[in-house]
Amino acid sequence: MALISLADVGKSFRSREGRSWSAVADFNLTLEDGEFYCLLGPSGCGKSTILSLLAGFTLPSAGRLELSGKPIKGASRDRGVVFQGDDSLYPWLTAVENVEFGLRLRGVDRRERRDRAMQYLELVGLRGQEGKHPSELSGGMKQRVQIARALANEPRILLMDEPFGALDAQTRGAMQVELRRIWERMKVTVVFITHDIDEAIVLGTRVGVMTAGPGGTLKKNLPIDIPGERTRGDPRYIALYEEIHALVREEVLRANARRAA
Ligand SMILES: Nc1ncnc2c1ncn2[C@@H]1O[C@H](COP(=O)(O)OP(=O)(O)OP(=O)(O)O)[C@@H](O)[C@H]1O
Repeated sequence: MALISLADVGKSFRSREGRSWSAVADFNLTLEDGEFYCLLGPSGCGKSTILSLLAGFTLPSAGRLELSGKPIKGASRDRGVVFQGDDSLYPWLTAVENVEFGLRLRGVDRRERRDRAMQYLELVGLRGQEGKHPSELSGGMKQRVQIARALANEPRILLMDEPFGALDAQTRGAMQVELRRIWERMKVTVVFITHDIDEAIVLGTRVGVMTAGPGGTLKKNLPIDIPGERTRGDPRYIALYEEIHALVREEVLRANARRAA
């Protein structure tokens, strides 16, 4: 059985004037345990909406959305979410207190939650920084705290919405290597939204490209069948890059044409 299955999933919103607005339509996808699935598409096509549906923050207006064969009815600890930027960290808590937060809510005792939080901070390379507040950490460090916090709840699925979008190129590259390493070690399933084709090919086991919105849907899935570390000069990398670039470009042009019409 698939870990996640979306069958003809649609999500519409209602505008203030009462008009219905389709964010995602007829979206079909199955994800197996252990995949690293990257979702690409033009701005506004509905990528974040898909992530939000998977997180259970919002419910579909049409179709079926299931986790291990059961409908997703709300948020749950089996799905950890990492957003772009650092807005979701509590500024008054230290790094380790931020990571512990979910464990504290669940009543995990003080000692165990500190041990577990430290273990995940170590995993993301932040040992020694645990006593710092978010304002004392760099952008990359704050993203690491977010990842550690999500992992501390031991989710089956990590949902990531452009988590490295705000980072400089060098930090971003380092974070990608780190995330791949964590994914290999933790055997967690990842759904990763990005605008960056390179990032998708370097990280993913499969890449999905969406059509332009409104009512974006899945246009094509491409397996990234490159074992080991992926180098940009590899002919397989180049061929995939060109194929995905052409698919995305077609949709960006379509989106621009719709906007101009
Ligand atoms: N809560 C909401 N209420 C009304 N409309 C919404 C809501 N959330 C998203 N939308 C609309 O749904 C469409 C898809 O938005 P979404 O954020 O999922 O796209 P995206 O592909 O993630 O965009 P970007 O790449 O720019 O972040 C957009 O037109 C957006 O305005």
